[in-house]
Amino acid sequence: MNAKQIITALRAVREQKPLVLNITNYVVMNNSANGLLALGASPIMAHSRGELAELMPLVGALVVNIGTLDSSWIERMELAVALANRYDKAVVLDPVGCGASSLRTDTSRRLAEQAGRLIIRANASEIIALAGASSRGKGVDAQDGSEAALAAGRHLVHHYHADVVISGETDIILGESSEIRLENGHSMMPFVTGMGCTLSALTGAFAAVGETSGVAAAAVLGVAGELAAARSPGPGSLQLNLLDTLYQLDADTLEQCLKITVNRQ
Ligand SMILES: Nc1ncnc2c1ncn2[C@@H]1O[C@H](COP(=O)(O)OP(=O)(O)OP(=O)(O)O)[C@@H](O)[C@H]1O
Ligand SMILES: Cc1ncsc1CCO
Ligand SMILES: [Mg+2]
Repeated sequence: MNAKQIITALRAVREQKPLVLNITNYVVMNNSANGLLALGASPIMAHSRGELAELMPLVGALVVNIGTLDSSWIERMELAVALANRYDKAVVLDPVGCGASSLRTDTSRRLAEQAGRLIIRANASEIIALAGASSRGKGVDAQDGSEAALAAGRHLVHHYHADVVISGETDIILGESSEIRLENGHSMMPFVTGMGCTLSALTGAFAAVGETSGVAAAAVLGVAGELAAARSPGPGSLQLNLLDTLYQLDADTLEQCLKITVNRQ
């Protein structure tokens, strides 16, 4: 994955405007839907047993985010993943707070086991916990750096046959034989709730146009976040400016700002 391929993928999202089905948490539904719209994709938030079977054939990808989990959500998530498998749709799993409670850890592992075409997007502490090691996460917030989650991330790639995005100050994106680092983003971004959830939603939009590595979404959100933060005095305006920046982001700016290192292709 290089800058040109990322730009091509962004163009594909804007042209195709893929429909992305999100089962996500109450905190971020609005941010995630707006993030997808600003990118150029088309969000639908749905979790009713009565409509998932009808919707799944129509969507480009499924995003499952366990942020505000309970038993009825778990049942819908399992149904949605089964349907995604039936229709050969990619599933982006955001295991929010994995490690904070056994409900979150066990559910994340079950969903990851179940999904056929899987991309896992999580912060370092969640990645470490999902892989079975003890992490230092505090609720939904990471306390570990991305490099500390590298071995865990590699384990997830092989165990679940997944692409894995470890997000944070450095985003590390792992595939079967690839390792890519992105140094974009801004230290103000973790002060806005659901930046990672937005990243997972955008990952779904890119997967829907065939970019299933997770790299393009992390690149676009990192660059847009960095540019937006530069003109935001605090997290409130950052949240709004991020949407404007995503909407306006052009190929030249993306290429100029991108800080990507491909360690293994
Ligand atoms: N310290 C940082 N410096 C630069 N960029 C950052 C930093 N922390 C996060 N980011 C940016 O924010 C994005 C979201 O990642 P983060 O790891 O914060 O998600 P998260 O912990 O899952 O968040 P949430 O659970 O609130 O959705 C990253 O891909 C990166 O672009
Ligand atoms: C704060 C919070 N709690 C559950 S989900 C969520 C949004 C960020 O992941
Ligand atoms: Mg998160």
